[in-house]
Amino acid sequence: MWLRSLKTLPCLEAFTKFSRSPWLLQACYFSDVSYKKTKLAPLQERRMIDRFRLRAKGGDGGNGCCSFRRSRHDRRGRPDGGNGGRGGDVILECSTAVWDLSCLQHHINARRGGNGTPKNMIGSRGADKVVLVPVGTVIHLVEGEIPSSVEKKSSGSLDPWDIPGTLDFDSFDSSQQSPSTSKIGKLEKTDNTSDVSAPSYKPNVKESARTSPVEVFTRFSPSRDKSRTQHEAHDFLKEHRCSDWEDWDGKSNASGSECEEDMEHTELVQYNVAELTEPGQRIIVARGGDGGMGNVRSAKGSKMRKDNDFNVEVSDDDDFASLNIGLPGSEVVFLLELKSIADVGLVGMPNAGKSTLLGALSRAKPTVGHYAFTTLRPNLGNLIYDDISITVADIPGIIRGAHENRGLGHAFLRHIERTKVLAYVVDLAAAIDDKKGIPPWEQLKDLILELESYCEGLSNRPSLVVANKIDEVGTEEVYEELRQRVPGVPIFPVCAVLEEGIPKLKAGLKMLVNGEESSRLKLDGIMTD
Ligand SMILES: Nc1nc2c(ncn2[C@@H]2O[C@H](COP(=O)(O)OP(=O)(O)OP(=O)(O)O)[C@@H](O)[C@H]2O)c(=O)[nH]1
Repeated sequence: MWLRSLKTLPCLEAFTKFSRSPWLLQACYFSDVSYKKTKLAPLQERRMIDRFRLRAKGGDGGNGCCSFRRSRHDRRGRPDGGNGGRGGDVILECSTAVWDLSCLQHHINARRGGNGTPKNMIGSRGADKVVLVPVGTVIHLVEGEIPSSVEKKSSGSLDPWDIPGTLDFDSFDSSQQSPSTSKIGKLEKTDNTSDVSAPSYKPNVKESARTSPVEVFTRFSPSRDKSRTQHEAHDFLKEHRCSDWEDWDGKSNASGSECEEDMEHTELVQYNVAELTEPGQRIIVARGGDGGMGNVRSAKGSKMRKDNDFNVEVSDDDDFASLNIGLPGSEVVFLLELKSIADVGLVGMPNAGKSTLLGALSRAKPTVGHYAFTTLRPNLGNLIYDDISITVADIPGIIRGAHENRGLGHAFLRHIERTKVLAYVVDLAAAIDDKKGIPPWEQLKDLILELESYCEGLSNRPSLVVANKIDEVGTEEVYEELRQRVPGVPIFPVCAVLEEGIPKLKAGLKMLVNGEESSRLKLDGIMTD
């Protein structure tokens, strides 16, 4: 009302008449509306989400229809209710279009199948929900059934008219849980991993045809699973919730009761259920439920059942009701973890010049700063040398005691777990003159110790040493001493800022990646005081 009265004011009327921008008018009427355009933070400054908890639910099956087709000649009518459609699946697809897990939602539900209709028409199949995840995503299972396989993306679209008429009538029991529901529920902590690889649920013929794995990557590594004790699982979850896993259940500050609830999961986490390492790979994480049967089929089904099981008295109504309702889709809870895949991992202390080096080796433009811990998330760069492409990962700096959560901790080391080659970047100028830094050979020792405390054997891979900041005064002598103290491993003196020594370093990296050279830096190969 008051707006109308305002409009009648002569000045506003004139304004309305001559103004051509509607938002200006709105701003005039509703002055509290903000029209400031928000700017997205640059990619480098955005925090990388590399762990994520996700609950997925397959779509429920549609209900079967109960209908009778009556005619002049058939007063009682014939059943002609169609089956309900199958619910959609939740599918994770590996893609290069996403680089971390920040675009995911914590709850993902596939669409429900359509209900059956008269004239024996089946309901439509529920739409699948395809979620894109980055290359290098590892799936850890918290609750639900383990997805059976990872498959390559099929070129053909899924069958939209998946008829749920493949229920096994002979073995069907109304008290029995549906195939889909039997998959729901908490997994028992099991030592027998073969149980995991052979789920009790046998998909029907259509499903198995559709999901037949082209390339199975599902990894059940018993050694690793066993080595992860309950204590480790506890730490894992605690770390996720309390430190950098803000997105655990979508809340940064979990309340006490929630914490307790989450702790229940600690016994149930199964690690490395599957890995998505190639673009186009897909895995069905939650299956849609089968549709209920229309009265055409259920009449047939109940008759068959009565013939087989004549001692049990079941009323037609009860029987039909149980068959008619669509089955619920399966539900699973996953932890997704991203492990970047790179050929070379740059490892070094803060301020050693890793980001500068990555910029010199590739076209990447990571943030460089003269203070420690400039790099807060792993950066990837692509090095092209002699027509071969090498991916280089720069991870945040690691300090002595990182395994005790000092600095940024060592959780980032997961990003170099899969690298073929390690390049240890040391700062030659850290301890010269009156600087109180760590000498390069000590830096190497600390780095190896931290790598090993994160994961045993992580440092045991082809490696070289990059002696950075050779341009600084007095570093020549330090470099000579480094060569004597660390024999048997190629050391490349470089000045990352001026890009000096970079071509030789590129050649060295290429030889290691190609397997032409296989020197490894070991703790006993470093002579310290
Ligand atoms: N003199 C000299 N300074 C360098 C060289 N390379 C890097 N720097 C400087 O060292 C500082 C740290 O460089 P960064 O590339 O950010 O080091 P970083 O290892 O990525 O550091 P974090 O992000 O903390 O892990 C910056 O001020 C660089 O300018 C070099 O070759 N010579």
